Amino acid sequence: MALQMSDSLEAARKRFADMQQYAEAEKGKPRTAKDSETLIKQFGDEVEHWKKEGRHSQPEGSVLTIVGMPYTPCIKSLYELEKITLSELHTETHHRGKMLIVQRKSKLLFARAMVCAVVVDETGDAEVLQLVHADTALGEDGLLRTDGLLVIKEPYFTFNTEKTGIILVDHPSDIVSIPISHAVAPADFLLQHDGGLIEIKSATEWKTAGNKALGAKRYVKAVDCYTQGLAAATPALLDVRFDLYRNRAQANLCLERFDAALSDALAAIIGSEEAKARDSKAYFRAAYAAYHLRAFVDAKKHLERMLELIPDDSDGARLLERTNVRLHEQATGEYDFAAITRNISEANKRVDVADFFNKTELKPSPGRYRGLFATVDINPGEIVVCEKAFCAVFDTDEHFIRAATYGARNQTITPYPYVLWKAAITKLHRSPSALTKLTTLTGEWPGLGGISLAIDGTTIIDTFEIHDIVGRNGYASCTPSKQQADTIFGYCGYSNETSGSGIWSYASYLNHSCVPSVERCPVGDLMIYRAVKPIAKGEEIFACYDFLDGVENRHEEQERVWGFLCDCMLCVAEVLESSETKEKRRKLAEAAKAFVDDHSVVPNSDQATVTRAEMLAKRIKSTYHEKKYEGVPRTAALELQYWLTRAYHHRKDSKRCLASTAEMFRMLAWKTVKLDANNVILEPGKGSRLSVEAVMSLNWSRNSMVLHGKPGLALKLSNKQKELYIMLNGVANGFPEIPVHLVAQGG
Ligand SMILES: C[S@@+](CC[C@H](N)C(=O)[O-])C[C@H]1O[C@@H](n2cnc3c(N)ncnc32)[C@H](O)[C@@H]1O
Repeated sequence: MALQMSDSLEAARKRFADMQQYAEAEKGKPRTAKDSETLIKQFGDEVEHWKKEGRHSQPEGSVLTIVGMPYTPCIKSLYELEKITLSELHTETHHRGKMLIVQRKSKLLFARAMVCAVVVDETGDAEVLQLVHADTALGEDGLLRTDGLLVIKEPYFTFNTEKTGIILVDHPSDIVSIPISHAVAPADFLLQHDGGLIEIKSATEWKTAGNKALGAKRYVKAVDCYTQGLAAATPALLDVRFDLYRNRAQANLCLERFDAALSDALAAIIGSEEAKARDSKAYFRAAYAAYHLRAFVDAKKHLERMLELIPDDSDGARLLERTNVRLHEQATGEYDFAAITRNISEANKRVDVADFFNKTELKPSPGRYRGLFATVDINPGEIVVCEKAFCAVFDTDEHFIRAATYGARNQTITPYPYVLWKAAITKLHRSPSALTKLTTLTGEWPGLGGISLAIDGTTIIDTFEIHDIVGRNGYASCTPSKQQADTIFGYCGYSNETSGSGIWSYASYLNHSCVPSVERCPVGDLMIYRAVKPIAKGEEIFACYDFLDGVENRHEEQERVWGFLCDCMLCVAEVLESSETKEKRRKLAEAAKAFVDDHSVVPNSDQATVTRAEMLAKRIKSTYHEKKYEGVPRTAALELQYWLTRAYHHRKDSKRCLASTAEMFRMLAWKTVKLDANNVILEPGKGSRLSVEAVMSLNWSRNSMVLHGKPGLALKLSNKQKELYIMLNGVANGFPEIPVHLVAQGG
């Protein structure tokens, strides 16, 4: 049954159950024929209505998109499928081994999550077609084209929310465009088309038509013309063939079909002295496609060939310069973060950078399938992995829809917006060479089991497989607004005002630990992972997927979202504790939270209030058994301790303020904690964590020292704070530097 929008989990569940019941009752019944004229008219009115209401462009609130029961895409070619007509369809049925050949007869309805149209078969019978993952950027002209035919492979006939029949296409590879003269096309279409006359064009005429379409930015049509030109060109028409390939490369670049653009550009290389100018164009197009496929070594090679032919080409020189920067980033992990963050805007949060993976390798991780391991010793603060998203979506994107998906099969919500799934599918459909980057990741629905299969010139994409992979491997990426970016912890603050998410396919191999060795921070669609403790060569690297207080809460979430239970040092320590102790601590932690909430205005706190907080912190601390919690965090009083740090600062008690900061690092299981007039030493431990509160606590201590005329110590604290700040915030932006005159005194 079709994807639906609904309001909440309960509503989604009810709606799905109702649809399922209806589906059971209707399953296998012959389709009810529709009057095509009436259907086309009604549908046209609906399109107008949606346009007028602006419903196609309105962002959704927090609704859910129901993902129906998964099924596999068709893996048969057009020549293996049996033709059927609309009258042979049965309700709630996947017509395996069959295909429908139809033509679009209406305008497109861009209905938020999907695209619909009326199609007719060769008998004139009509039905509504619904595409779940259409590349909507192609628009009315480029999508479900009306100048050819559409083959719907193994059609799934189901119904929509109004319980009227529709042909639903979930997998983008289940729909293929063919020309009207194709060998499998029913003759009736040909006869209806200008009385059976097909205009025969020469290769050169097709080229001219393609160039005209390209000039008019009708890129899909241009690709089609060049393709027909290539089919019409005899081997003797060598020059025309080269032109067709070179021009089709350009049209494919404009459609962001980089795989196709690259192979076209390479096929266009002539290699003779007279063809220098034309070949330089082809090399440039090949380089541009390779750059966008992130094959920077290849891009450089093509650009060098190009510049050998035309040495003063400024476009080539500029792209080579950019490519060299990417190669440097890729090899060294050195990035110009100041420039990167400067270039991020509300309208464009996608950055132009290479990935850095050189310090890590993918290896089997016993009990966890695979994981990332260090190939060199890594120091705290160093970049471990830096990766641009495979794809990312931001709420500032033009067609962003906040709706998450609800999987009917496992009755759970995927905490990522529907549009992230759609973005992944669109990217794969445009450049399928990236498919295995995703399909080798962990997901529930097996799909084609990680293999890449191309049939009828289209790479098979199992949309349900990609859905599950997105669900397991997606991350939030709340790049802040321009103003927030330069405020303290602007990048890792996860403000509610901005939201986004993405898939970082290499970093997805990082397994989870509640006491991680790296922390991640998104900068636009770039994810920076920095070490928060020393990582020895050969050691597995762990990130924290999410951290909730209490092992039960964490395990419940881990099992639900990722299907595992963490057994890190902290989880083991907590699991082994008696339920009475845990219950006692939970109650005290609740009291601590209530205290902090009630005393949010810290500067007003009198001595009695501070004493109450100290007593409560002490009681919480006493619930942790020294031995059992050796080397692992005791976080229940963390917020309260942070409150105390601030209270001491406001009460001008710099000594206690510093001692409280030290206590916070001890609570987080830092191995060496020495904060005094002579020492600022903080060394992480195997089981330690780092938190924003601890870094902020250093800030209060530092400010206290400034107020109390100890600029030397203030500066040392500030330097340490900055190191830790960058570990969490990824970049130095927003770090509150100590005023210059104090630095001078401190130095
Ligand atoms: C984002 S993937 C990490 C890469 C994964 N190990 C792989 O080989 O594809 C998340 C999945 O890894 C596994 N995983 C991650 N951390 C784990 C842990 N601490 N213990 C057991 N399994 C874990 C779970 O199967 C989880 O669904």
